[in-house]
Amino acid sequence: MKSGFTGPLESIGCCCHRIPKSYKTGMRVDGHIYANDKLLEAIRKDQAPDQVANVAMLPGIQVASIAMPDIHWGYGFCIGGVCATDPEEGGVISPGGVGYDINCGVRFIKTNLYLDDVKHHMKKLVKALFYTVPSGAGRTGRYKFDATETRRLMGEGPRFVIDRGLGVARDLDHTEANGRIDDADPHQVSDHAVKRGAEQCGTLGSGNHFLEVQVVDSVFDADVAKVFGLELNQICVMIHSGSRGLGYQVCDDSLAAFRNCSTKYGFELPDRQLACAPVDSPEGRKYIAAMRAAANYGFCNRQLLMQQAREVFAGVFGRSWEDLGMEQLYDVAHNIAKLEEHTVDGKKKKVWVHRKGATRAFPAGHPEVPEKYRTVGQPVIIPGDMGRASWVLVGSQGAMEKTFGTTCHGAGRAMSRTAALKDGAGRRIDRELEHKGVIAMASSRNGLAEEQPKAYKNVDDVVDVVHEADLSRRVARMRPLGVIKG
Ligand SMILES: Nc1nc2c(ncn2[C@@H]2O[C@H](COP(=O)(O)O)[C@@H](O)[C@H]2O)c(=O)[nH]1
Ligand SMILES: [Mn+2]
Ligand SMILES: [Mn+2]
Repeated sequence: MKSGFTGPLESIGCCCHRIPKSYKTGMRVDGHIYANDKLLEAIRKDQAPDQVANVAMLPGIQVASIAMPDIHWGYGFCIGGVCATDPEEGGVISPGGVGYDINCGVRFIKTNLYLDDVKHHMKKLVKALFYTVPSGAGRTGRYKFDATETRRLMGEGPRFVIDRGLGVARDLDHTEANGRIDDADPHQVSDHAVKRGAEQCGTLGSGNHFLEVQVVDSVFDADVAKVFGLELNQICVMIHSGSRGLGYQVCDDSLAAFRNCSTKYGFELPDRQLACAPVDSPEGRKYIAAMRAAANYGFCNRQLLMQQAREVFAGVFGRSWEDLGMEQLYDVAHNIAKLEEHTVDGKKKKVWVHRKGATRAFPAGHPEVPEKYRTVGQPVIIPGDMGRASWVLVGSQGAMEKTFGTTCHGAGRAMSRTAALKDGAGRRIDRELEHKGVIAMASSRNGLAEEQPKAYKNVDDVVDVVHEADLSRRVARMRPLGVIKG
């Protein structure tokens, strides 16, 4: 990891720390980093806070350049970063503020099984998941779409595969944006990107992507848990994946197209990786249309991953997935930019909210929260690591007031991949996990070392902060029982 951040992080209360505008010439707004003292120590270990300050220089940025407690260094923007820009004030769109894995996100599926029903079947279950759900870098899957079908899929989102029997319409009700971001234009996605995506839909990918069987080990808010249909000892499945090679290529193509935009449109950037273009420019419009199409592909990918998990459970437990109650709680994106209405300085306006490693957390009553959850707020799904815990939270009002309706997206890395790999050399992480009651299977042993639990911060600490700051509230904590990794 890069050397540490020594700049100012002034506490302004409620777990929020300010990098004042005066820290660097060119900052248009302050930086706001949400953390407690324990996490601040980890956050200072790399230059992610400096990246927060750099983002504060983007044209049209509103209120503050914001970062969540799971912040760590990323391409241009930190992971865990939130930035809203106003098109009416020359606001920009930046691919680095979305990330290479467009619409990387998490889907959470409930079952009507309990710990006692699965505990003697975990090895069989994980093995069946591992050999059914394709994982690993560049892996293709069993669903093959030609270029025309891939483009249709990007226009329609999971509806396209549900119409072909791969899921049910109610899955869409429980997906952010109903699984279809409007105004996606698949024709703005290059042929090369389409080619990369055509055979990868329904595959997990590598590294931090996973499919995990979990058990609810604590319930913190019984009323909300009831609305979400969660209870103690219940078995659930969490899926973390994105838009595979297709999204990566859309990002790469746009970065090439944005290379000269700062000169063309007359603004300065402190870091080339912050490449951006005005929202209302040909380059900006093209990226937005392609990014939305890639996002729809990402929802579709998780739909197909869920469908394969449903099939495996049905095979192992000898009952249909419907009979096993395998209903989707929710699917959330955590790498995306969206045009949303927010109140800024007492005025409602439409802004482009970039969430890179950050999750939408809309509160009760928001029209974009599915009807079923509208009295309590949207479910927020937070993976932690494969050895300790993950969480279901609920969106809350504080997020609308402070972070453009956003909360954290995970635990966030505490060690670089290189450091974690070195730390794991000669160890059998799978055996260590088995001792703790977690069955893990991965395409590569190095992958398990890079992804070992201590490579991440403790997600419970991250959740403490977002709960305390009222960016989202604790509902239930899950612990892992079995995981497949790329
Ligand atoms: N429950 C698990 N959580 C995991 C695992 N591997 C990673 N993670 C968490 O996911 C987030 C999201 O990662 P990102 O790539 O989107 O930034 C990460 O911060 C970890 O907390 C796992 O195997 N199981
Ligand atoms: Mn992700
Ligand atoms: Mn991803």
